[in-house]
Order: sequence, then structure tokens, then C-alpha cells
Amino acid sequence: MNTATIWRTTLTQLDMTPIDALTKTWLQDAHLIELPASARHELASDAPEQSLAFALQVPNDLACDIITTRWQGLLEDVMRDMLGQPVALVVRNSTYTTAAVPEVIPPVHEREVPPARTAHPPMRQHHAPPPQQNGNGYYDDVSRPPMQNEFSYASPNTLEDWENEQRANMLAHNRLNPRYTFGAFIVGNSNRLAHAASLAVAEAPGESYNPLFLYGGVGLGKTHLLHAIGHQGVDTGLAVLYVSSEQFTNEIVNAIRYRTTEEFRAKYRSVDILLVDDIQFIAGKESTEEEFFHTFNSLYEMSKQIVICSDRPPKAILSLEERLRSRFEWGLIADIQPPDLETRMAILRVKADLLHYHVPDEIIAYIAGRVQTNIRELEGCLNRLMAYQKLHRVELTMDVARAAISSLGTDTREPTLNSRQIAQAVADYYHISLEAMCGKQRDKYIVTPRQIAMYLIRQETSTSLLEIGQLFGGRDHSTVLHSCEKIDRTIHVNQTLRREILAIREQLMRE
Ligand SMILES: Nc1ncnc2c1ncn2[C@@H]1O[C@H](COP(=O)(O)OP(=O)(O)OP(=O)(O)O)[C@@H](O)[C@H]1O
Repeated sequence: MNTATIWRTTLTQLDMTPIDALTKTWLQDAHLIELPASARHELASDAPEQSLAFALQVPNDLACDIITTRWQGLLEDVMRDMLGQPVALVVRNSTYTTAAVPEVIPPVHEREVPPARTAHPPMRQHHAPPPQQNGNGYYDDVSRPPMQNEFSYASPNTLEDWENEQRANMLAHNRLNPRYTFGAFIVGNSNRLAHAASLAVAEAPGESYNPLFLYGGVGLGKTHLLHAIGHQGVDTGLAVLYVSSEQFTNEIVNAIRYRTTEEFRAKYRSVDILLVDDIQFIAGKESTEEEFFHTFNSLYEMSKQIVICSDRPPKAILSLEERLRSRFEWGLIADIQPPDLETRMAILRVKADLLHYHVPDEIIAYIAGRVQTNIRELEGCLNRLMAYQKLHRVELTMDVARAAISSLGTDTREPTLNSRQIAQAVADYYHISLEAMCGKQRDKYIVTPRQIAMYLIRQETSTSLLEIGQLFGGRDHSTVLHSCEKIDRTIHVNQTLRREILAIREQLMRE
């Protein structure tokens, strides 16, 4: 996929985000280019090694500042979901060239600066040049007025309004992903408890479950729930702080290094809701655990809400100090399990609707059947499908979906099924013998499963109509075609049949 297509597809996906109109105009005018290896030093120092590196050329300095501080993280997330690989961006004014940067001056994000003294760092601060606050608690590099003629999209008044709104937003919503709200979270059996507990905590922070400890596998919605609690807290005027344990650790290291531990403590102890992601990473880091222990105690004593996420329950975080482990167990521990097929389909449906992307149910079921454990991958598949379809300018059919999804990496299940396995699964599901199903019998309780088996074989394998006919007692290809078409029509009007077929598919995917 070339960079122009990647960028066009990214722009379509930004439609559902609350990016303001002016920034959207800048993004529409931006150009994405691949960053050559020789320019990788421009990326944030914590950009993953294996990330795809791009430069986003935007029309002016102001756009550059705002997109970097406010939206870069979101852009990287959207592109990562679409491309299935981490993405690192550097946002530049389009007049910038690498050659123009004097070699003796390191890129600004690599220069050493003391940690910003703010309780509300901007979103993804680690990717941006560290902002400097002015006396009003605003960030100078963002609040700086634009130069005359710097852009021509809005009158100064509009810009001023915009800036005020953005400052307020940035200070309030800090690093929370605008897409991760309760409204956008699909509830199923796998996450019902975690969702209910998160909602209870958001509605009455510090009163119901404290701490709330959420755990579950990769990409199952822990961070999403954490941010949803955060948004609700911010909306009700509370001071919310979301940190990854990695960020917490870095801040402590910096606080010790720059002798700003008092400020560090003041910051963490002034919040109403503390949200900590991936707590398992503080285990074994002595001074981080020590500081977190005191932070926890202070907040707890003041009845401030603490919500913690991890990939495993407290008992399984082996090198965690006992006193922290026991505190994590004081409140409620809720797990998130991999979603069932229905939930995966619902998530895909909602996501497709948000993108105004019409995806037939059968394709939703197909994707949901292939990605079973990780919702991030599930979303990635949908993004990939959309990008693939746009790139090839083809109608969205099952074959297109298959081609798009099969080019994905290892987390998806490739169809390794053969016709006999499918026929057997259908026979098992309807409690009939394979022989009867493949024979000549014409009773309805045999005929329908036979037609379903033909339909599924046609969907899931490249077996020809002729071969399918041979498997089913030497029927000719037009009979097979008729059966497939009949099932295809019926599942659009018959919920029961649709569910039965989904259940068989799910069973096959599990095998
Ligand atoms: N129940 C859900 N409804 C809608 N979207 C969901 C749901 N669960 C997860 N997602 C989406 O899946 C993606 C991954 O979720 P999230 O980042 O919260 O996972 P995580 O459990 O924190 O993963 P990790 O362990 O990798 O940090 C996000 O885009 C999130 O919005």
C-alpha cells in the first residue's frame, strides 16, 4: 500500500474522532511520506524499533505543534490498527527538510529537559517535544498565536476560540483516548463484570470498589475501560490522571534525578481518580513500588479512586511486594475473558457503522470467526479490509474479504479446513451420520444439513462445485449451486438458521 492510500484511509477513519474542524483541514492538506532509515533519529526515542516510520508534512508550524501534542498518539493508533504493525510518526512543517537541520543540534525530543511540572501532561507527551508551561498553566508551544499568513483556514477569532477549547480539553482530558468511552464499549459475557464495576466506579468514585483491579489478556479492553472511567470523571469535573506504569516509573526516575520528588508527590496526591495501566511492569522495581505504595496509601486514605489494570491477577504478579499485592486485593478484582462470537460480531458491527462502512453480516461473521482472542486484531482486520477494498476498488464480497484477511499476519486463523471436516462438523451439529448426509436420502432433517454443508464448503474452501457434488453422492454442479444459493438467501431472513451456521463455523474455527 502506498503512503497516499495509507493516508487517505487514515483520514476516513478519523471521521469518528472528535478532532476539531480546523485540525481536520490541516490533516486533509497533509502529506504522509515514508521516513528513510537515515532520518529515524527524528522519531521519539521510545518509538519501537520495528515500527513503520513516517513523516507527516503539515501546512504550518501551528498545525505541527497541535497535531504533535494533541493528536499524534491517535494517528499512530489508527495507522497501527490499519497496517497491523506499530507506527511511529514525526510531524513536520512541510517546509522542513532533513538536510536543513544542523547536525550539532539533536532533535528536540532527545534533548534532556526536566520533567514538565504539570498534573495534566498532554496526550502522548513522550512523542512530543516537552511542552513548557507559562504562568497560566497553559503550554506555551501550543498557545502561541499564529504568524500572520501562517494559515488561511480560520479567522483569528475562530482560532482563539479553538485554542481556548483545545487548552481546556488538553488540560482536562490529558492522555485519554477520545474513542475509549463507555458508549463505545460492547458488553458481553466475557467482560460484563469488568464493565459493571468500571461503571460503578465512574459513577461514584472512591465509594464502591477501591481499588478496582481489572485484568485480562492482550487487546481485550482493559485500557478502554480505564479511559472510559477517566472520561466520565473529567466530565463530572474531577481531576483524573491516567498513567502507564512505565510512565510512572519514568517520572519517578526523573523526579529523583532532578530533585523534584515533592512535585511528583503533590501531582499524584492531588487527583480524584488515578488510573494505572499495565501495573505488572512495576513489579521488581524497588523505588517505583515504594513510591507507588505511598501514593496508593495517600489516595486510599482520602477515599480517592484507584483503578489498576494488568495482564494477570495480583497473585500472579510474582515479584510484586506482598504489601502492594494485598492492597490490590482490597477492592474488587474483575477479569476480562476473550469475547464470544456474538460479542466479536457486535464489536465489528459497531465499528463498521462508526466508519459508515457497510459490511454484510456474512463477512462480519467471517472476520469474527477468524480472530478469536484479541479485539485489537479484530478491529485491525476490519481496517485492513476497508483499506484493501479501497485500494483495489472492488465490491465487498466474501472473496475480497478472504483475500484481504488472508494477507494478515499470524494472529488470524487461516482456513486450513477441508471439505470432509466441514461435512463432519455439520453432521455432528445436527446429530446425523456423515454417511446419511452424503447419501441419497431426501428427508428434510437430512436435506437442510446437506445444503448447509455444501454452502459452508463453498464458503470456506476452494473446492469446486463438481467436487462438492461428488462428495455428496455424485450430485451435479447445478444442484450444489442451487443449495448454496438457497442457504445464502435463507440466512438473510431466518435468524435461527443464521445462528446455527455461526455456531458450526465457530466450532470449526476452534478445531
Ligand atoms: N468490549 C469492547 N467493545 C468495543 N471495543 C473494544 C472492546 N474491548 C476492546 N475494544 C477495543 O479493542 C482495542 C484494544 O483494547 P485495549 O487497548 O483496551 O486492550 P487492552 O486489554 O488494554 O490491551 P493491552 O493488554 O495490549 O494493553 C481498542 O481499540 C478497544 O477500543
